Amino acid sequence: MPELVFFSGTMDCGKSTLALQIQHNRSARGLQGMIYTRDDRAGEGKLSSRLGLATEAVEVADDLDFYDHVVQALTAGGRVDYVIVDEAQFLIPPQIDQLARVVDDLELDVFAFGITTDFRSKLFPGSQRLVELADRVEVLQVEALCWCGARATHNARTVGGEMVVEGAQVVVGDVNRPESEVGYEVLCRRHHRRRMTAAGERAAALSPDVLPVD
Ligand SMILES: Nc1ncnc2c1ncn2[C@@H]1O[C@H](COP(=O)(O)OP(=O)(O)O)[C@@H](O)[C@H]1O
Ligand SMILES: Cc1cn([C@H]2C[C@H](O)[C@@H](COP(=O)(O)O)O2)c(=O)[nH]c1=O
Repeated sequence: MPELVFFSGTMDCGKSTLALQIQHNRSARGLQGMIYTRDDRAGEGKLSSRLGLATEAVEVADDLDFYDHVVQALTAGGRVDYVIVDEAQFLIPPQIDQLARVVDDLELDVFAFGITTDFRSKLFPGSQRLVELADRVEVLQVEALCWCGARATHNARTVGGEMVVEGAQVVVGDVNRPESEVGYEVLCRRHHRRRMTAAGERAAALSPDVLPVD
């Protein structure tokens, strides 16, 4: 039975790597997939992983209708055995409905990869719709870790190493950027709630004790 599967997790937990592995394993068996992404850090029309692998992909904009796009590929004589969509959090909700239609009406597996929540721990609209419609939501096995060693469950946006909570929902960026740049850091809920980043923790550890110690 074909499925709409949402592979979800924090930033930097291996979603794009898994997307590339699924694509590799299926193409090694002669299957052909349609690969889509939106606003990958590596640039337009790329699906890239931090492990250094990348593949060509169709760059999605708001006006792309997934169902029509796959039907067009099939009617032009192309072969489509499955669909992969990376950075699915950036899709608009109607596009998730289109993906569900690809599964139900065209009987193709659709594998969507994305982060669930933004830097304010609010659902992205695309991810919300995926949680609503997916046959399965899979949390990735490799856990990204907070600086304290706990499992990272939340994404923080950082400016100068400090966590910020104001700003646009979408700002393409990466983890492990120099502190001077806008970047991201994955945190456990406890430290996301307290807005405690690795840089904040280092600064606190270095600050002199307030009370004199004999
Ligand atoms: N130099 C490295 N050596 C081994 N693994 C790495 C290295 N750099 C990144 N990774 C792995 O790649 C993962 C990030 O993969 P990626 O697919 O880009 O993540 P996502 O798409 O979820 O943001 C990291 O969690 C880590 O496991
Ligand atoms: C938390 C958060 C992230 N983003 C952006 C930053 C990256 O470009 C992508 C996530 O990519 P990854 O492959 O999962 O690392 O999303 C954003 O725009 N807004 C946010 O709040």
